[in-house]
Amino acid sequence: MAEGLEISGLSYRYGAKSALDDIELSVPAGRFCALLGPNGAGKSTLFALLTRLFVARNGMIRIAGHDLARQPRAALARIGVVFQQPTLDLDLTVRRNLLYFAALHGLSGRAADLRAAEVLERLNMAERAQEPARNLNGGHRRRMEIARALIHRPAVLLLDEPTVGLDAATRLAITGHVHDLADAGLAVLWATHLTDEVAPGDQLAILHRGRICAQGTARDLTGAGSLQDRFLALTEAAA
Ligand SMILES: Nc1ncnc2c1ncn2[C@@H]1O[C@H](COP(=O)(O)OP(=O)(O)OP(=O)(O)O)[C@@H](O)[C@H]1O
Repeated sequence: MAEGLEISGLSYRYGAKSALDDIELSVPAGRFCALLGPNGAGKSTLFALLTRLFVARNGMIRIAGHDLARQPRAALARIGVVFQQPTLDLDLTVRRNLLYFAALHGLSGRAADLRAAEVLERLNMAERAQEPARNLNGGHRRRMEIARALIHRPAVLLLDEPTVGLDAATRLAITGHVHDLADAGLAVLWATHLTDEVAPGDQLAILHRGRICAQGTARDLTGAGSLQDRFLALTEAAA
């Protein structure tokens, strides 16, 4: 588990309002974990805690074996993040956007160039490297953000509803790319409210009102019916 993500006993409140309650979740290296929750379930709060935008008073987060509270620099160095809102500089080329991020992680010169080319290749984006980001469609912009999140060779990749606003074919392509990254050894945590982005073999955690109300492989949690029915039953019954 040292290379993956471990969360235990994690809780968070906004004043009197509990947003996360005693979260236990482990994503080993090489696994794609879908964090499925309706709006307001607490997904963004969890991501804010994982990226240290907020600091939790209770619970433990370990990233690639590093305790986020005690070794924040080492832990954050091993995490790649794709936020819900795009954060690209549209006036810069794809390559420049990546090199800028590489510099933030201490990579420069030929090493940064090579790494930028490598991650773009991995996302099938190599031929777009010299184009301004503005020229890319929504799907390619997202792929570029995923490539950028890999620039410093993270062990854990977090994606917060990364397919918002994309059409069905593009969503499928992006989920496929990220499953490939998990197969290649990354621990992936993919937050979504869309059940069709979850594959039967994925690890799945269903978050509702700040609690994980079901956890296991998607196949096991779904049972005989559809995941959509199961998800609605779990989240509506408790609503
Ligand atoms: N700054 C805040 N102050 C008070 N309550 C908040 C604040 N931010 C979020 N909340 C509440 O905490 C709960 C969890 O919110 P959060 O944004 O983490 O959910 P989410 O699953 O990411 O939802 P969405 O998919 O809509 O972004 C919600 O009930 C929300 O209203």
